[in-house]
Amino acid sequence: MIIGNIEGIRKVELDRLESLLDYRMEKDNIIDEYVVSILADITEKTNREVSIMIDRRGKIFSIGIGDSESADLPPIDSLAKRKILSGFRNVHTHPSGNSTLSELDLTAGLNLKLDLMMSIGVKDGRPTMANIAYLKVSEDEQFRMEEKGPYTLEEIVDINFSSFVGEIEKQMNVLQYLIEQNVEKEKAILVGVELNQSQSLLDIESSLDELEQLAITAGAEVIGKIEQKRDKIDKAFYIGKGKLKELAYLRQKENANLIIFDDELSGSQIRNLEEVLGVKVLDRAALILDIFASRAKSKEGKLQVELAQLKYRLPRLVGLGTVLSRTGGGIGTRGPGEKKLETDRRHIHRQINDLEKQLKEIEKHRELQKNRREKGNIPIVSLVGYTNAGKSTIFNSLTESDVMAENKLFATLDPTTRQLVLPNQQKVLLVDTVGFINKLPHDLINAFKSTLEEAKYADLLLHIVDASNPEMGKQIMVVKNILKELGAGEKNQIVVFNKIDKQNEQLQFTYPTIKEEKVKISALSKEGIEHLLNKIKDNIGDNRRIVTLKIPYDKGNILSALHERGKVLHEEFTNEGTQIEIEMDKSLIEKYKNYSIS
Ligand SMILES: Nc1nc2c(ncn2[C@@H]2O[C@H](COP(=O)(O)OP(=O)(O)OP(=O)(O)O)[C@@H](O)[C@H]2O)c(=O)[nH]1
Ligand SMILES: [Mg+2]
Repeated sequence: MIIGNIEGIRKVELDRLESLLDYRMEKDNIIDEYVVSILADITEKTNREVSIMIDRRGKIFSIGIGDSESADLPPIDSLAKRKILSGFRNVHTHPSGNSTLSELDLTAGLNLKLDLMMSIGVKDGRPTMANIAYLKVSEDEQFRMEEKGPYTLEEIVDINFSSFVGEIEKQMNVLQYLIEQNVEKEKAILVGVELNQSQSLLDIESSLDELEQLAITAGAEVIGKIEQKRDKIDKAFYIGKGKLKELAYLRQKENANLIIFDDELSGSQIRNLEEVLGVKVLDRAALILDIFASRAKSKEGKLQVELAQLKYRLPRLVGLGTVLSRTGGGIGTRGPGEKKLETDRRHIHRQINDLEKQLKEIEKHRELQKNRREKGNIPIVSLVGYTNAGKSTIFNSLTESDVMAENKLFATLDPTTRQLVLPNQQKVLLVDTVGFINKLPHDLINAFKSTLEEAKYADLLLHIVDASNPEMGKQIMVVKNILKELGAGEKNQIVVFNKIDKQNEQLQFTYPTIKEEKVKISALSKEGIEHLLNKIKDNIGDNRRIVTLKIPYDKGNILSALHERGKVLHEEFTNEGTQIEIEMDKSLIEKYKNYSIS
């Protein structure tokens, strides 16, 4: 395949160029005259750069066509596997006739650790001179590109390539150890598309800012953002051709090795993009999964992440792992259990089944705990909210615990429960939970359902909002939508605006209007905490009622269930059955309303 701008090039020329993929040169030659003649000819006819990658066996591995100034570098694989040089050299033409290597050529050679970078000037369909550049270790033990030339083509053909490359590698061996030590951050470019009829809550800039936070949390360095407005997404590449070119250029110029899209990509989009860009392409879902994978601590959390990852991979098998196969490690390849993520469909199905079974077991166990809690009849208060809103900080300050709270997204994955004593001495269980985010991947919601559903069993939700975030109104909507999806949308809720200590003259908060009870606090300065405790007390009380029921004598099981689930205040035996006065949850009262006599 030829990558790049092939528009307007005649088929016969493309065919001739493509035939090079079946051609093999002498392995000791940098280049031979036959290949040069074809490159020069096509360059002349199209007035564009033609660029090829050649491997150590003399085989032409890939071909790219650019414009008159530059060409996207054709992709090469197995880059990550080699430690010293990539094992590929690039030869490209300059339609200007001048063979001097450009800055971009030199940085690309350096960054891709090419065996050699060579440019050939082309004039009137004939090669003029050639320049070469290769890696050299400088005095300060850094790599840089050494440029040589111009040479005539005869001089180039005379060079014995195998011994030439051998020399470079010998020199570099010394530094190999240092390179291995130096684990670099992945350099990422973020890409977002805003559809003209978008349903999305966050606008594109905020969404990309959030994606940046996610990328940083995953350990990447964000070096660029690209956005596009479109009517609909491009089936093959998600973004339009022009944007793709812009992205490829930025990628090459900044030497990014990771592209992250803000929306879910299909398997074939990932494959197409990786093929053109030559680097790893992820989407927001994969990034979030990766963060979850590196955060999961409990057995259940790990199993859930693994399940979500497999479910994400299954429909994308065609796309994942084609170019620069993910053997290189880094973001998007991490998973619990250190297991290499499988690529075989049947095997994945089996693993999914297996994981689901294991998770069911754990869930059953939790179900038991839940029943026991209900028996103890202690009300449950769950902290929910957008990631980084301050849930864990509030949890810690209310219960004097030390759950990890940090300025990272998804710091908490596993729910933690502690007892909390309210000002009226009533005991409740406080649960800290995993945070929500816009565009939370569906596979993740499904895999984490049992964890997320903690909210469903709560008597009261404390919906924590980061009031210092300019997007708080939208974040509230996102949380409400997810709660609804989890079947907890109608729960008794207090909205807690947190971080009010950040409010000052510069930073004024604009609170959205909401119908729920609200409290403003600072978990850091503890302002408003007392007020919050009182609000919890009032709202928990709200949920319980005292009723009088009469249970027929043949319904002994119901009577004992009531004893378990509520607080019996008075019990008396009448002709028709046992009459009890009982304090219990509103939802239960509904259930037993047939026996009610009050
Ligand atoms: N200024 C200020 N910062 C706060 C306050 N509460 C929390 N933070 C900070 O906000 C960041 C996130 O807090 P966490 O408690 O980890 O947030 P979380 O909601 O548990 O986040 P996830 O577990 O990632 O969903 C931390 O850096 C906290 O120190 C507050 O009242 N004021
Ligand atoms: Mg937390």
